[in-house]
Order: sequence, then structure tokens, then C-alpha cells
Amino acid sequence: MFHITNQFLIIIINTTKHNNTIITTYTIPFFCFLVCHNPPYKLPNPPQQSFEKKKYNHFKQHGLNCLLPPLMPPSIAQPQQTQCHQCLLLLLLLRRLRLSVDAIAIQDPHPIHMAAVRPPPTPRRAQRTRDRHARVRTWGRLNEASLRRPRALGVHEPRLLPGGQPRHRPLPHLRCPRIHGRLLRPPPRAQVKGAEGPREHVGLRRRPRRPLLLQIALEGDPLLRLRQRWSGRPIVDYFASIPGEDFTQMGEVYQKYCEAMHGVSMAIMELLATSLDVERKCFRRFFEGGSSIMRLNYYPPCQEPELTLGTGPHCDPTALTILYQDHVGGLEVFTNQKWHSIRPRPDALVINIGDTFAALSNGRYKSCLHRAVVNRQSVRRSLAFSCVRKRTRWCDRRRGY
Ligand SMILES: O=C(O)CCC(=O)C(=O)O
Ligand SMILES: [Fe+2]
Repeated sequence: MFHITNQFLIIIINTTKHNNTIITTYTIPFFCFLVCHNPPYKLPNPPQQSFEKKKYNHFKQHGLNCLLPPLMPPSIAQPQQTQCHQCLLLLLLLRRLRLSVDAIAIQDPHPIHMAAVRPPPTPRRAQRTRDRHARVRTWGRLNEASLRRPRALGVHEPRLLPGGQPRHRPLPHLRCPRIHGRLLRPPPRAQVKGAEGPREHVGLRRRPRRPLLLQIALEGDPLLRLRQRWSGRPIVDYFASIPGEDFTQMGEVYQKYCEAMHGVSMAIMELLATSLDVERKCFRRFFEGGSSIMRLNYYPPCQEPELTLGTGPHCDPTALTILYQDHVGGLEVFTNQKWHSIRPRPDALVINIGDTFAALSNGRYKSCLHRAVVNRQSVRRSLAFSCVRKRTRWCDRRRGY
């Protein structure tokens, strides 16, 4: 019988670095999603190439074989890392969070079973969590209603009192793109007829297929705000200070990549503004001081791809995503009631409009429903860089994101 267990371990670490002269504090939340997948699922054959082989043996020995190998854009040379970044990263992250790991059961072939145990929350923290959940629930309902009405550019959203009660006061921009993300997706049952696609979407709700991927996301403001406040290369500093000096080179690559993608996304914002007949720099200004998210996706091969999805059908909640996929292929987009594969091209980036931009453009641009599928033979990797709106102090303080 097909049986799956699925556990998420979400790790957020906060770190500060003190410069010699300026004492600054910076926090990059670092999310690590481990999705365990438990059908009989085999490791690929040991690779022939020696560097890969070494890593393979290391992973096998440590049982952490699905963790992320270094993922580099092809145009940038891959640093010669011989140690296992992933084991190290994971353990560092866990230690940093003071999470005690309940169990890491290692099997061959894996999966990893891992349960992270937090100390019981203090009454104050528990209350805060309850408040947050209440707010999010209320938000969901309110947004659902408000999305039915057409809105002008510059979206207004209701403000909530701490207990989750709405205070009907419009705010100048989006507060909660994730919730928008959920609501702006096509209603799952409306499209069930025929194509595989809608069934997939419904399927996601009933969960016949579980996602299989390891994703590490770097989220923060790597480019602008910090450039002024820190050494100017926050991602490098981050890698060097948290996983350690050995990871500086890896950080350099991600730093360069993020900077390049930030430039591309701002240029696209200008084009989008022009196409919408609004002032050319208006979206650039809106997003320029904001955050970016960089996701490194790693999809292991799976012996039963028909039972698994790499990333389930979703619309990105962010404004714009610039995706670079390797040669393997697996990205699919849902249009005309069908899933269409997006053929990978080494010289092309895939640009997705996300829910935030769909809302900002008052629906003139639609966010795109997409997913990533896995295959039997090859590992697949992709890099997704997303633009997120500026965060206000209000958001940071009250909502924690
Ligand atoms: O890996 C892919 O091709 C898609 C990834 C994706 O959709 C995402 O990270 O949001
Ligand atoms: Fe996506």
C-alpha cells in the first residue's frame, strides 16, 4: 500500500554580525524546508565523477543523502567544496535555534525522519501565536470578500486590531501577499472537468501526491538596505559567519546571482509599468527598498514520480519570480486547462508574475499557476529569485513578517 509520511521542519535563524567599527545587527531568516517522502524510493546509482562520488559516499555514510548539493548557476564557476554543506548547515541551524532533535533515523535508502522539539511556549508566546492565527483567519475572510471587487492600482486592505478584529481603515499597499496568494488561485472545484491540471489542483487539497523537494530559501534584503549598513556584501558575510569561513565562496556566488537578478527584476518592473501606462518608475520605487527571496530548489529523482510532485501547483505570492532551471526540465505551467512543460533553455530565464503584482495591477496581469514535477532518472535543480514588497515597520512589528 502506498504510504507517505510528511514532516516539515522549518528553521528560522536570526544572526547578528558586529563589524569592527559600526555595530550593526542584521537578521536574515533562513528557511529550510525538509519534506520527507516515504514510499520505497531509491538512491540513484553512484555517480562516476569523483567529486560527486565523494559527496555521494559522504551523504550515504551520514544518511543525509537528499540534502542539497551546492547549486550554482552555470555561468559562475562552482567552488571546490568537498565537505557536506548540508549536514553542517542543518546542524548549525538546529543548534542556533536551540532545537533539540528528537530523532534522526537513517535508513538506506533514506528518508530522513526528523522531529524538532521546541521547548513549550511561554504563556505570552502562546497568546501571541493565538492572536496571529486569529488575525490570519480573519484576513483570509476579509480578503476573499475584498477581492471580488475591482480595485484601483494601489491596493487597500483592512487593518486589524490585535485581537483579530478588522478596523476598516485602508492601507496604502499590500499587507499579506501570502493570503492573497491563496485566494487568487483559481477556485479548485470550478475547473475540475477534463484536464489533468485541475485534478492536480484538487489533488493538492486531498493530498494524493506529496511534494518532494528540499528547498533552502534566503530571505531578506540582501541588496539595498544592508549594502548601506553592513559590509556591502551581506550574503557573503552571512555564509561566512553562520556556516563558517569555508562557505565564503559559496556566498560569493549567491551574492552575485542575487545582485544580478535584482537588476533584472527592476528592469522588468519598469517594462511592466510602461505596459500598464503608469509612471515608468512607480513599481521600481515600490519594490526597490524591499526584500528579495532566493530559493534554491533541489528535486531528488523519485522511483514513483506519478505519486509525487516536486512543487505542488501554486502561484507565487510574491510580485515577480525569476526562475533559472537546469537542463533536466520539470517546470509546468497551467494554461488553457492543461499543464504545459516549459522547456529548459540554458540561455533563458523564466519570469513569473506573482499574486502581489496581479493585485497591484488590479488583475490586468494574472499570476501564473505552475508546478514542478520530478522524474525517475535525474536530480533537478532550480533557482528562484523573487521580489517582495517593501516592509513597513508596522508589518514587522505586528505581524512578524
Ligand atoms: O523549480 C521550479 O521549476 C519551480 C519552483 C517554484 O515554482 C518556486 O520556487 O516558486
Ligand atoms: Fe513558484
